[in-house]
Amino acid sequence: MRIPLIAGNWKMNKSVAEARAFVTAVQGKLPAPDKVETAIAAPALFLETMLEANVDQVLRIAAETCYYEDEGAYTGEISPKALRQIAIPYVIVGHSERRRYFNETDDVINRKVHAVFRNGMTPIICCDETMGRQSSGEKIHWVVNQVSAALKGVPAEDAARMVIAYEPSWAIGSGSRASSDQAEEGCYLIRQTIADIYSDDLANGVRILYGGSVKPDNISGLMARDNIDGVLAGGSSLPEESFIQLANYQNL
Ligand SMILES: O=C[C@H](O)COP(=O)(O)O
Repeated sequence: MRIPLIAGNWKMNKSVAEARAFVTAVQGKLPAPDKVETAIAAPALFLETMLEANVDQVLRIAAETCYYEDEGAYTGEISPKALRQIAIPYVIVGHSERRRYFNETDDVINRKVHAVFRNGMTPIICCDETMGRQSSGEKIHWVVNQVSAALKGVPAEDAARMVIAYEPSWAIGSGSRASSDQAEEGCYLIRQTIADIYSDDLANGVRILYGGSVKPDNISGLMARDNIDGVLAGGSSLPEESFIQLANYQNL
């Protein structure tokens, strides 16, 4: 059984004080993690404060990115080893904003995936699809290529615990989300790609999220689909009331 994962990605928003207040406010208001798992990926600067405030430990505190080396002369980078030392369970890898603004290539993303696994954490691997590619009908190959490249050399025992997020970049922050049919099609395609690389059994156990303008008023239709196991929400994960609603989507 795939436990749903409702994840937020704060990007470069909030202050340390606001991050602490958010975690304090959601205590006791999120579902039990064996029913619906919840996570917030936040800037590295906030993580220890959030971990301290997370008294009931229901919310998973995640990182938005990390580097692919564990340590060394890499000024400004975030060490996956240091994330592991503070017990961060999930790291987002390959978000479309990292690809676009920080020139992360498929090769860099693949190295980061290996680094996250090497340090015992779970990557949330994002794959993308642009509006241009969507209208020219190229999206299928694009998503397949990104997933395949990210997983190069990843053994099945690691791949079995990964999370993948399907995030068409035309739907991110635009207010125009993919329809539940489009989101299901993308997530289905990713599952087939994982099955081709590994096996049907492995693919059936992997959680695949949809991201792009997910809100409390559209999450139910997405979560009803067979291949969508959760969401990666940006803007609507920032206010605590909205994140609590997303997390409790089964009661909306
Ligand atoms: O990682 C999250 C995605 O970029 C979605 O962001 P959004 O919900 O603000 O569209």
